[in-house]
Amino acid sequence: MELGFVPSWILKPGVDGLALSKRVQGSPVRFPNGRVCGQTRRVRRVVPTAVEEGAKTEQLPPYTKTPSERIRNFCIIAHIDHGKSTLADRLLQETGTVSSRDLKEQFLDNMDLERERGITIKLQTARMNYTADDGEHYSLNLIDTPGHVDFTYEVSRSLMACEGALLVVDASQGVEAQTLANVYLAIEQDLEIIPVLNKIDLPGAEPERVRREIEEVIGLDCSNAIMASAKAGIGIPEILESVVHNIPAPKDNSDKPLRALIYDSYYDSYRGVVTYFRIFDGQLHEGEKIKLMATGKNLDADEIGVLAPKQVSTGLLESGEVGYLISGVKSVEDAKVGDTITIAKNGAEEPIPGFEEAKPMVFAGIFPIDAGDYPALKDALGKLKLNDAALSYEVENSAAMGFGFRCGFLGLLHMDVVQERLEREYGIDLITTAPSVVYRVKPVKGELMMLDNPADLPEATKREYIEEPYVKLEMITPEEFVGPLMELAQERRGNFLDMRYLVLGRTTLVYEMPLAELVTDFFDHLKSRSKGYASMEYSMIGYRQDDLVKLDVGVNGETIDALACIVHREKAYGLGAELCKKLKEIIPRMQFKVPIQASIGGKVIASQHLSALRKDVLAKCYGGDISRKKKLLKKQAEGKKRMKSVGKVDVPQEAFKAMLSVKRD
Ligand SMILES: Nc1nc2c(ncn2[C@@H]2O[C@H](COP(=O)(O)OP(=O)(O)OP(=O)(O)O)[C@@H](O)[C@H]2O)c(=O)[nH]1
Repeated sequence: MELGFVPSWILKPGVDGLALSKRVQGSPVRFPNGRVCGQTRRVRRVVPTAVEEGAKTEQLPPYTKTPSERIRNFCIIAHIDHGKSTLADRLLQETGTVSSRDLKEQFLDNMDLERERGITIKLQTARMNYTADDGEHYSLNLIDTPGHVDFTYEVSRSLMACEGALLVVDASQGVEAQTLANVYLAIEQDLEIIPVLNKIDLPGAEPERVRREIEEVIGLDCSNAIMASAKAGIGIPEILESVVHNIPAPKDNSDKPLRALIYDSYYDSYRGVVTYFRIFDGQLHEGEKIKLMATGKNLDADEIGVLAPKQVSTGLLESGEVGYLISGVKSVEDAKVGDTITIAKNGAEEPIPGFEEAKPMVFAGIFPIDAGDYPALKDALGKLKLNDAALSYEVENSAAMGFGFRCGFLGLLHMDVVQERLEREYGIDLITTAPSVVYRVKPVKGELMMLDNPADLPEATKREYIEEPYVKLEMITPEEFVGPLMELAQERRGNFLDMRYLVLGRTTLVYEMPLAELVTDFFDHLKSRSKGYASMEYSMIGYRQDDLVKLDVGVNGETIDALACIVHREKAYGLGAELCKKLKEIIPRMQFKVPIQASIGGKVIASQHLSALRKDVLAKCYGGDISRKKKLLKKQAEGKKRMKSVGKVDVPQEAFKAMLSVKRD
């Protein structure tokens, strides 16, 4: 074994992970920590930070494969909690990409909110250098995919950037709804799928049965499935070898004009928008003039490089590679996921197919509690939008609530995240109205219109019909909860489509259902009626006409437009009565009598009364304990903080969400 030293001229300090500033001729070298670097045609390699000047190296045999033959682009598909992040960490550790010391708990999920909620929202990519058993040195790009139904489009774009996927299934749980949805997306993209049965260290693991289940349900050959435990470090080398041998290398299309797919982008306040992309054809040089084909924007490729996993500039990226680009874009809206990057002059003629604008599915009004916070809210939404192309907002002027914004979200999780960030990061107290889907309404005069705010629905005499969005819903549940879940689906106007038995005593139920019934509290009910064991997934299937009406709510004689909702006529009476009852519990009593009424087209269908009360919070505080009095007054003030004054009545935030929690059967 020949030993050499790292010459000082190949090290360029100043970036995390030192980049080679000159090309290294001849064979690759291995550093004492196992990492390999060396010349590969024109692409510069990266030396890890741990390597110091003068460190001893081992001379390796020359490469026999071309650069693109040594690339593997893959992702991990898994249901929530089946161990995707733990496995990703293990792979990073095993390949020495991130040292155990640096390996913060779950490197790939690094947004605060994600960590708290234990879900992946933003994508991350990590490049790993790996010397396989065949002696070749590979670049393995692990592209993370978001794990929630709200982000299906992002999932499909990141899958498109890959040639293969690890399908991670918890061997003690089996296939779940989300596993199915994402694996079908991967099959559609023609990805090579490697089944990994995770958590085999658990006493309840039944890898053989789960293997059969994957074969039967998904139709995937599992004879080579890898038995693994991401937690205990079992099967990790086998996974890496399988990635190298089973996932195809990207096609070498270096001779064609540049086409690169943007699969993720985020806003950095210092460097502007950073886009992550995968090159399908041609190559991209730093400094080149480029064009985004969907938006038609011309830009300069100011900096390009690899994600190792921190960004390391390389000056050039070629066909098959994955990397990042900084190009002076100020908002992610100008560098959308799914767009194609090409060269500004004589670039590709056809973009990579499949680009879609992110379409908000769920809308809600967001109003500042204090009207004076309106400019701050506008500013905060603008800032969030820089980093979130899917978020839409426009000014809404509500008679009851004053000025605020009508915001569009991909789904309920997306809505919660935005609301929480506005409150937490920007310190604005908000009232959010109940979420609504987008209806299609045909007015008597005029064209079909899209309607995302129930308050804007034309009167019954001025409209011909209303159509609402429908989804196909797939639930997977242990058999004992089939009854309660079928009941739940029926209550929510679901039409039964199919039922299949899986292994481990589980069943899959398929329904079609109005999206409006799902975006309320369906998921919470699914979880509570199945003791947390059921999972669900849905996809849009189109619009259907139904007998829908607007339910108006009035408090103290004033109609509160922000409480209006569109519901099925048959359910309107029951819902109206429940809603009034609920609002009676939520709205604090005033010094006068307050009527609460629900109506359809001006006809009252349910009502309740709040009796008058003079609320003296200090009444029970006899004696002269001043600190106790202060405490009670403070508590009362805090209670008031999240209320909106409508006429003479204070309406608390919960009232606007009351529709979500009323009994809907
Ligand atoms: N016993 C055991 N536990 C594991 C294994 N892999 C992961 N876990 C645990 O399972 C839980 C979920 O793992 P994660 O890696 O966060 O799951 P995930 O799929 O990334 O979840 P999302 O980010 O929500 O999609 C954690 O508590 C892990 O410690 C394993 O092989 N064996």
